[in-house]
Amino acid sequence: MIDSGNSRSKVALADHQGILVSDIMSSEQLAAGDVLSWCQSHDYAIPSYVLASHVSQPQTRTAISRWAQPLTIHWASTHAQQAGVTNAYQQWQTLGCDRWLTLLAAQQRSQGRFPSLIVDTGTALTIDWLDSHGQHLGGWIIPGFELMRDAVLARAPGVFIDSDSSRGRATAPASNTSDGLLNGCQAAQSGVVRQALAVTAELPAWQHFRVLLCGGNHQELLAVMPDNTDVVPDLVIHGLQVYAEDLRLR
Ligand SMILES: Nc1ncnc2c1ncn2[C@@H]1O[C@H](COP(=O)(O)OP(=O)(O)O)[C@@H](O)[C@H]1O
Ligand SMILES: CC(C)(COP(=O)(O)O)[C@@H](O)C(=O)NCCC(=O)O
Repeated sequence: MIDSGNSRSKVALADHQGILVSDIMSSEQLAAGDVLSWCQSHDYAIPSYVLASHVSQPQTRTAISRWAQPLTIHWASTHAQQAGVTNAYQQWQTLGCDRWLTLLAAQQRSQGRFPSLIVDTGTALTIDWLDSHGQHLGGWIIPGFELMRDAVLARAPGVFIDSDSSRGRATAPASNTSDGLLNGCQAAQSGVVRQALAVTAELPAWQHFRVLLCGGNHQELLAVMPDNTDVVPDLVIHGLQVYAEDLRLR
């Protein structure tokens, strides 16, 4: 299984019982076909099929198709309805495939017992609401921490980073430019989560929801997360497993 995101790729080998081994690769490694040698380095046979979620540059998809040619490759795609989940988008195809997969994984975890708020902290930070009936209510997209920081650095010549810290502190006012940018971007990431929690508190029948936190920046957000949070960094890969079961891929 491959989760090809906009910053990096997550790969996992799975059989019908679950994930055997997983890893993180750069998009370059993924494009070069390092997955096959990675399988062999773990003493696993070459898989019978590849199931991939892809939201990044088209050339990465072309490169994966090239090295995966001898295998059967399935590209996961967003559906209007699948595995008990109904997409909120009118143009359902335009919801990111990785977001769709997190919804499938959330529904499988809840089994209709509670609503889920999904916070995915990748290149972009996305938030999605899924009610206990599997109805997606929609979501938000904002720049992730690095993207937000880099956007200001790229457009404002007076803003720079000269501190050793690469991460900000959402709780502290800053008295220099570097920390002002880093702390501010971190506060914005935390702030959107707080706002999502405030919106959730107003939703009828959402008294007993759970939060699912995933993605590469999840640790930075732990401090703002409520007690009812489950941290599942590779939720997209879990969604790929649900997708494979739903399509009965063998
Ligand atoms: N070792 C790491 N390498 C790259 N990015 C990392 C690492 N650890 C944390 N990150 C953060 O994780 C983000 C990528 O998260 P990820 O969920 O993989 O995103 P995507 O699915 O968009 O590729 C990066 O923007 C970066 O801020
Ligand atoms: C929002 C995203 C860029 C997130 O990608 P990621 O940060 O996980 O790499 C991706 O899900 C995407 O391209 N979505 C399409 C637009 C949408 O979901 O509405």
